[in-house]
This record gives sequence, structure tokens and C-alpha cells, in this order.
Amino acid sequence: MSEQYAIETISLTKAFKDWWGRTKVLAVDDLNLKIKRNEVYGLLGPNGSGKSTTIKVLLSLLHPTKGKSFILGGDSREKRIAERIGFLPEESYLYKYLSAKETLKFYGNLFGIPSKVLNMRIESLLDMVGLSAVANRPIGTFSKGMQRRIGLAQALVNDPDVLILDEPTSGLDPIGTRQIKDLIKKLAGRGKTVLMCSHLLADVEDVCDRICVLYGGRVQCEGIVKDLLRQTGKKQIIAENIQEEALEQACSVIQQAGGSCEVSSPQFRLEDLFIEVVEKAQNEKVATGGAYSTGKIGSFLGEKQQEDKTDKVLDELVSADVAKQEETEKTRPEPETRQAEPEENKQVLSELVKEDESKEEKTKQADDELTPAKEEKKKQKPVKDDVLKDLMGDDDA
Ligand SMILES: Nc1ncnc2c1ncn2[C@@H]1O[C@H](COP(=O)(O)OP(=O)(O)OP(=O)(O)O)[C@@H](O)[C@H]1O
Repeated sequence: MSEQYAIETISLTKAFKDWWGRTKVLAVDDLNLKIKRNEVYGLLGPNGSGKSTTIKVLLSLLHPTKGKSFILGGDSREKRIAERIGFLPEESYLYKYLSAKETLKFYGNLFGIPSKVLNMRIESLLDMVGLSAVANRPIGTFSKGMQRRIGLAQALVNDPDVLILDEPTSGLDPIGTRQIKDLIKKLAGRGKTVLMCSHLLADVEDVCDRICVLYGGRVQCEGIVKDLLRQTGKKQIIAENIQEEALEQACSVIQQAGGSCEVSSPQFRLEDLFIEVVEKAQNEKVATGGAYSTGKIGSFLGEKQQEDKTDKVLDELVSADVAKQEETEKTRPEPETRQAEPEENKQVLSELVKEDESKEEKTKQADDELTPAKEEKKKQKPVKDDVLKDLMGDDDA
């Protein structure tokens, strides 16, 4: 076991046995994975190659037949490790009569997240996955893609350090897929480790740093995606504003030097074209009853570019960062019994509340541009203000 790896398996083997104890299926066979912190790692393979079994063993949902596995240097059965993991199963088993908001509240409560922090997280998670406008609708009425989105929000409610995502983009439309891919990259940029399984190879190619391909429970190929896909022995020149004549000359120079030359125009990806078309419809305010995301990552998950001063202080003071509370876990105070913040912090917070109010004024105009998410938001009191006021001991709240 090494602390430097977020996920590690050592000769991990899982055999499913029959009634007589004879090996029926060798689902995972001598698997040695070393996934570094901060890495996005793709576990690939055809149906039945052992991906889900590996994940189940990692999460201690199955006992290995042989070998060991570690997450964050420990056993995922330990509470201190388990609460630092976020898991999106292939099929999310969510209670269909609960609304999106209630579902996230339920899972947040399981992690013991203080209610004010949880409310703030729920709001930003719903916005992030594009479900703010349907926050109070029962999940049973959601489309497959919308259920996937709520499943992902649930996996992130505890701000985990390690995210295990089984088919994170399945059922999502191209916009949702792009958003989830961006989110995964941003989370990795924030220091989180992501292990994902997917059959959608284009998505894997877009987000994963490294991949391994399983077949028959064994690793057949592993490496950095860019290295694996590089066509050695070939070079590509992308030229813009070049005359046909100059192109012919360039080709003849290459051919004279003994090389072969092929001229073609680079193509846009269908994903880019689709997104452009839908964004145009959104800008033209074409009505939709489906998911709508502003594309903003939850501030508690910490998008660096969008992290303003307020978010930083909030992160430090109130995020109740469950993932990093190993030491404080036993002594975590309830919000009511939370000790008074140092005077200095109160001052900073007081400034930030003012700052936030003036910012609100400035952004008011922009907010007039209504989206379903914004409409819903408008009806609610901003949770961030509540938290700030609460921290400052504002009795009016
Ligand atoms: N509970 C079980 N009992 C017996 N065999 C099982 C069990 N679970 C999985 N297997 C077998 O183990 C092998 C690996 O299955 P696994 O679900 O890990 O594959 P996978 O790579 O996740 O496939 P998919 O891409 O279809 O999700 C398969 O042959 C499967 O039939």
C-alpha cells in the first residue's frame, strides 16, 4: 500500500464460484492498478470484462478472492475512507417519490453535513447539473438523463476526494455530456481523483489522463491516452489561409524528401456542432421543459476561476468539508454549538456580505435574462447570505 496512490489494487482477483465451490467465472484476474491522486483514470473493456466487479471490490461491496485494494491508502470499509468517496453506480437506485432536493438532502444527512451547508450545496449542485427548475419534482417523473444528473449530484454531495463513476454520461444529451466531461476535468483540477468506466470511448478520450483496457478480467493495455493514440511516424501540419499553389509546393517538397503527403481539411466534431445549434436556440429563448444548466460548478467543489473571495472564505470557514475531516470528525460541532468565529473572520465576512450585496446590484441586469434555473432561484432566498449571516451571529436571520 502506498500513500501516493488514490486507488491501488495488488494482485486483485475475484472469482465467482458455483454451489460446489468451483470457480464459475474469473471476473477479475490478478489486477494491479495504481491510480495517482488528481488523475482521471478510465477503466475500459467489453461487456463482462470485469469493470463493475473491480469497482464493487474497491468499494467493499464484494470480497476479493485474492489480493488487496486500497482507496486513499486505506480500506474503503473504514468510515473515514468511505466518507471521502463519491460513487455513481451504473444504475442509480433513487427513491422515485422523493424530489431532487429531498434526495440530495437525504444523502447529505447520511454524511452528517450541517443543514445550512447542505442547503447551500444542494442549491449549487442542482444548478450545476441543470435541475434547479425541477428541484421539487419527484424523481420518478424524471427522464433517464435527468436521473443520471441527480445521481451525479448525489455522488458529489459530500465533496469527495475520490469519485468512482460507472457510465457517467450514459443517457445524457450532448450538452449534458459536455457539461459532465467539463465537470470531471475541473474536479480533477481541484485535486480530486476520478475513476470512470464507460463504453463511450469519445468521452473517455476527452477526459481521461490514463486508461486501461480489461478483457477476461486482465489488463490488456494500459497507458496515457495521448501516448496510446499517437500515430508514430506521421506528422500533421495545420495551415490556415494558404493558397492552393503553395500547398502543392509544400507537398512536392515533402515528396522530394521521400515522405508521402495527404491534404485534407480538419473537421468539426458533431458534438461541437450540436452544442452550437442548441446554444443558439437557448439564446433565442426557445421554450424547453428539459434540463437546463448554467454550467457553473458548485463553489464548494471549488472551481478555481470562479472562486471569488467570498467562496474562498466560505470554503475555509463553512464548507464542513466532510472529505477532509478525518481528525475533526469526532469533534465536529453541530451548527448550533459551533464556536464563535474569530473577530478577524467576522470582519472579513461582514465585508463580504456587503460586497455580495453590491455585486447583486451589479448583476441584477444580467439576471433579468430569465432561464428556468434562474426563475426558480429568484423564488428562493440566497442560501449563501444565510450562511454568512449565521456565521456572523446575525440574530435577525
Ligand atoms: N454475482 C455474480 N455471480 C456470477 N457471475 C458474476 C456475478 N457478477 C458478475 N459476474 C460475471 O463476472 C464477469 C464480469 O462481470 P462485470 O459485471 O464485472 O463486467 P463489466 O465489465 O462490468 O460488464 P458491463 O460492461 O456489461 O457492465 C461476467 O462474466 C459476469 O457474468
